[in-house]
Amino acid sequence: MSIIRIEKVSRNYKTGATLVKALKKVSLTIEAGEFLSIAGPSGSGKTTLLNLIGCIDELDEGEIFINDTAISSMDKIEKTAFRRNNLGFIFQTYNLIPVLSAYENVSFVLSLLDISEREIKRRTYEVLMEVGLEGMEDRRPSKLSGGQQQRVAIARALVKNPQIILADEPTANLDSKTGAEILKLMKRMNEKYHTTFLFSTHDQMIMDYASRLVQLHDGAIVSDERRR
Ligand SMILES: Nc1ncnc2c1ncn2[C@@H]1O[C@H](COP(=O)(O)OP(=O)(O)OP(=O)(O)O)[C@@H](O)[C@H]1O
Repeated sequence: MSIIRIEKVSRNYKTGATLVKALKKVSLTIEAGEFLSIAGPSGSGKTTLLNLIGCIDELDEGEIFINDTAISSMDKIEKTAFRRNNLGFIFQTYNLIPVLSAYENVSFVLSLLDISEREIKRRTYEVLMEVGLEGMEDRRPSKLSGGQQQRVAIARALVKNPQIILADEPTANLDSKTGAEILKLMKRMNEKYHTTFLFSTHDQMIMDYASRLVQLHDGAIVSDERRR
């Protein structure tokens, strides 16, 4: 079953007198459990596409369906609830809260949902262990390496057990060895939980590792290749 269906989506940005066509009638269908990389030169529309799927930007034309629900049919409150319940985000710059510990950065996400304290604790410790951060729960981001911070971010994205994880350049700030470890960790989570992963990336390693590679150029899909 397709989990995301993008139909002829366009997004234009107006800055002063100039109109940038960031996406031009893009169509793409994504199946549940895919490990899909969106590649393309800088400015080709990768982040714009992820932001539209993540309900943090609004499209001008076309429609995006997630689990057959049209995104544009949802109001602001519905979109927030939808993001909270179904989507996980991983960013290039980790976006952790600096004054919170690794444990608190992850458990905070669950505290917004209707879950008991005991269950929050159990799930947070479990996911931190799963990403290899056992014993580092009390450290703040500034006391963790880049790779460890991205592991916290992955734990934060995974802890809700979302259907879809959107990862915008997740390895861009990591050295290649750490990037490879992070990539393998995400692949393992993809296989274990059947979570759909969508990457935007310049990283050749992610492109090589992805089970499907979609290339964007000037706001349009120029190739779509399944690997295995
Ligand atoms: N908020 C915005 N306001 C104006 N123009 C924007 C905005 N966001 C993106 N754009 C423009 O839309 C186009 C696509 O940008 P986008 O960030 O999606 O590209 P990208 O492929 O993710 O690039 P990069 O690899 O550099 O992150 C670019 O020309 C960009 O300048």
